[in-house]
Amino acid sequence: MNDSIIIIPKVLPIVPIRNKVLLPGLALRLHIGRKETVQLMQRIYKSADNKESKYIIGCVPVQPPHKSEPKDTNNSSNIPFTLTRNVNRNSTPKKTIEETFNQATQPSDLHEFGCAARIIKLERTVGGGFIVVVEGVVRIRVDRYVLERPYLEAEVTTFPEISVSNDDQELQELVILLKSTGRELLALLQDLKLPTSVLTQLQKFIENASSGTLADLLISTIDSSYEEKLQILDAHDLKSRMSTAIELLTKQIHVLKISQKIHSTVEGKLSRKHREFYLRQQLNAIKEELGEQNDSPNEEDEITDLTKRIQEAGLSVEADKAAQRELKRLKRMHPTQAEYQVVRTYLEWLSEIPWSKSTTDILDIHKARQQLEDDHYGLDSVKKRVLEYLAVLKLKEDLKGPILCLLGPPGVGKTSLGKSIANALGRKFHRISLGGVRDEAEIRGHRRTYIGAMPGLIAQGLRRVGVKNPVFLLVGHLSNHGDPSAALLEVLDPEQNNTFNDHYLNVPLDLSKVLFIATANQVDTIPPPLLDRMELITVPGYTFDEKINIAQRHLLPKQIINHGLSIGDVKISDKLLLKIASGYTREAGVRSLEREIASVCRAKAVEYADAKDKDELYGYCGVISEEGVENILGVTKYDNEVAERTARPGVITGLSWSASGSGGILFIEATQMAGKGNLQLTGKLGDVIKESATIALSWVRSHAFQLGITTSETESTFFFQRDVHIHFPAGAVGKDGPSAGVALTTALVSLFTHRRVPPTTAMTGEITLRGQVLPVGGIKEKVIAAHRAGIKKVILPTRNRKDVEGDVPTNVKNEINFVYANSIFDILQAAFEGEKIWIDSASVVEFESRL
Ligand SMILES: Nc1ncnc2c1ncn2[C@@H]1O[C@H](COP(=O)(O)OP(=O)(O)OP(=O)(O)O)[C@@H](O)[C@H]1O
Repeated sequence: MNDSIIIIPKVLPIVPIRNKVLLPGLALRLHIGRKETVQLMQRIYKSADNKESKYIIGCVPVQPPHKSEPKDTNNSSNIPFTLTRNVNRNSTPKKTIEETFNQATQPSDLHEFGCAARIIKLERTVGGGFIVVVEGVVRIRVDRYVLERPYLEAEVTTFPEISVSNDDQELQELVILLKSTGRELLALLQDLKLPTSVLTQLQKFIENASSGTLADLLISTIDSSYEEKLQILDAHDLKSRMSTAIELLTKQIHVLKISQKIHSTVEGKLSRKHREFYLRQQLNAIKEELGEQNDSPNEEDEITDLTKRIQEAGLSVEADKAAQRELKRLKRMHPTQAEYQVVRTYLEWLSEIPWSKSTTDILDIHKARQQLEDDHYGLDSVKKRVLEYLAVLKLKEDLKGPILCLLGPPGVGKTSLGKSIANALGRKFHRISLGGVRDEAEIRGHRRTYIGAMPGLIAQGLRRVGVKNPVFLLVGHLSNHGDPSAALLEVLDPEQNNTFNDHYLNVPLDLSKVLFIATANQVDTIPPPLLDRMELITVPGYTFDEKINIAQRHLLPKQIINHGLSIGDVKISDKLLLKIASGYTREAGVRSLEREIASVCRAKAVEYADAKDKDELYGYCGVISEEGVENILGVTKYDNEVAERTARPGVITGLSWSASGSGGILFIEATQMAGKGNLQLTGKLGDVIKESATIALSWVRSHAFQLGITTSETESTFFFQRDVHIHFPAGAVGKDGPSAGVALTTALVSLFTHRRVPPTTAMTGEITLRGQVLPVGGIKEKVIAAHRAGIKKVILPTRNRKDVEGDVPTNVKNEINFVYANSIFDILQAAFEGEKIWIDSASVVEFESRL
């Protein structure tokens, strides 16, 4: 059992169960066949990504039939073993479900109490249903059904187990009585010669389990009726549960004693064959209760079923050949042979790959535009580029073209853009994460000769979506390491991906109808040959203004609905959203912002539910106050970095940018000490940035006299008697590129001349040895990041003016003072607030000529 804390939501999807009762701590295997519950399971299956255990459902028994109706005597009890009776395998619960396949369960058919359960296993069955293994977590009472279609959902109250207090004499006595009754039952079972492992397990439970759980467990162990089990389920009060359990156990012990007596007289007469039959029946029952039953009792049925599925799957010629060959082999094998399962799994895979199924494309540019607009705020240039791409797709009617690659920092909406594109085209969407893929086999599958071989991510994705023309979003590091990129090259190359070879399937797969979209955080992690086949669309980071709009229009409504509230139940003003975005998040995208908004909604959901419980909804107010934000989210995590700083000689605010489009500010610190003229650089720097530092120092040294650092042009002692150390904080993050040149030079001038540059002034630009300032990239992202950090003045190379005028959002432009520079002297003048700290002398020319 999983010991981690499981949070039970207030509203749970409800799965009606017939003739069975699930109790906390116990497992139950359910065959899901009814339409509405199948829909629920499909939703869980689709979104689960093999993490079913996160899903909590409410298992509520169907009311027992009216007393006059015949009682189902073949119901199986739920756990962990059925000890005292023969289970008739021919009347499996499946039958019960199938009988009621088309008949929707009404809330009025259901019992009041049930059990919240964790899904621990979820499998599809051949007939389109599911087999689900659930583990009971806590008793629940259904207070109100909030949804009836497509499946039931209800508001529930939970009854967690409480520990027995030492002061409660009556309860203490009940515990002792329950345990001793349990031991008596155990002793009887020992006489029945049950497997020792089962008995030891039961003994452990009797000694260690908490009293409430023990009562549940013992009742599920004995041959109690459906009504009796319901009685135990309803007994959320510990005392009444234990009394009922003791009563039922005593009755069972009595029955056992009598049947043992009969058994011992009959046993001598049982033939070996009968005895084996009897034991096998018991073994099957135990396995079924443990959810370990293999549902393949009849291999003939299975082969017929597989043959049918293969016929229906419309296999390609090669795949069909392989399937027929393997089917022949399968027929010759015995199901107990290990190879049998391998071949069967292979054939299942072949039958589930969508060889011929596809969705019809909707190539309506107007609709696509609408979809993109509805789903995303801003991102105008990205939307425009995507629409152009779709228009070409429509006109050319094939996908042979460059693969779109959305490039940008985390949380800027790349994945959700991919989803919108799929929606607009009417295609299915599947996300394939390439993070951590190190091996070609993960993409291409393992050859079947390996034990546990599986198809690769591409074939798995196709099976999951069930059509041959989905949108596949390839996310993450398109690793440069050896083979995976070679396999990806084949996947993404329209010229050869119609015969993609998955090693496991070992027949050519046609990927030419799949629309691949890649997303990446950094361009430099994409191997050049892959990059060559891609068309990069940069999704930049957002300004605060854009974030507030995104939050107000998309994130907040989404989170309100996700938390079971209605629009209007939570209201956050723009001012507070700005506070949340700037005080609690530091990111180019909006993912953390969405998380913080979710926290606010969660807190309001509790408040709302509380008010509702107390019938005081009139007093509930959805408007969040500034104080409310602090109460919910705590004190602000980030303060304005720049405002905190005081100006110091040698410290300059620079602007950084990563190829992913996330900009940022960084503080360059320079200091000097007695030494021998060495330059030391720290902060995980690349070669280019180190060279920039050397250039900066050389330029300062060569202009030392002019800048007033040395007293004469020829003085050489100044620099030879001191060491200079330059550090780029955030030492763990690698930095490179030439764009810190001007900031480095200014830092050194500031250090040697003891002049300060205000921390609200930031700069970027490359310098040459002659002091010229050259343009750099990423201006838009840098400026937006500077604005986010509270920078007031940005000094840039003159040749970057067009970037500011063309790309930077107007509100940012209005709030920042831009100064453009041609030479380092222009930079210094702007940095030192217009003060000209150097002397214009002919010697400059003379000095330069000597260089
Ligand atoms: N412009 C936007 N308009 C509306 N919602 C947005 C916008 N940008 C991002 N979002 C929302 O922000 C969340 C995170 O976006 P998404 O998961 O698409 O990020 P991503 O760029 O794919 O991140 P990663 O690189 O980490 O995968 C989603 O809920 C998305 O809907």
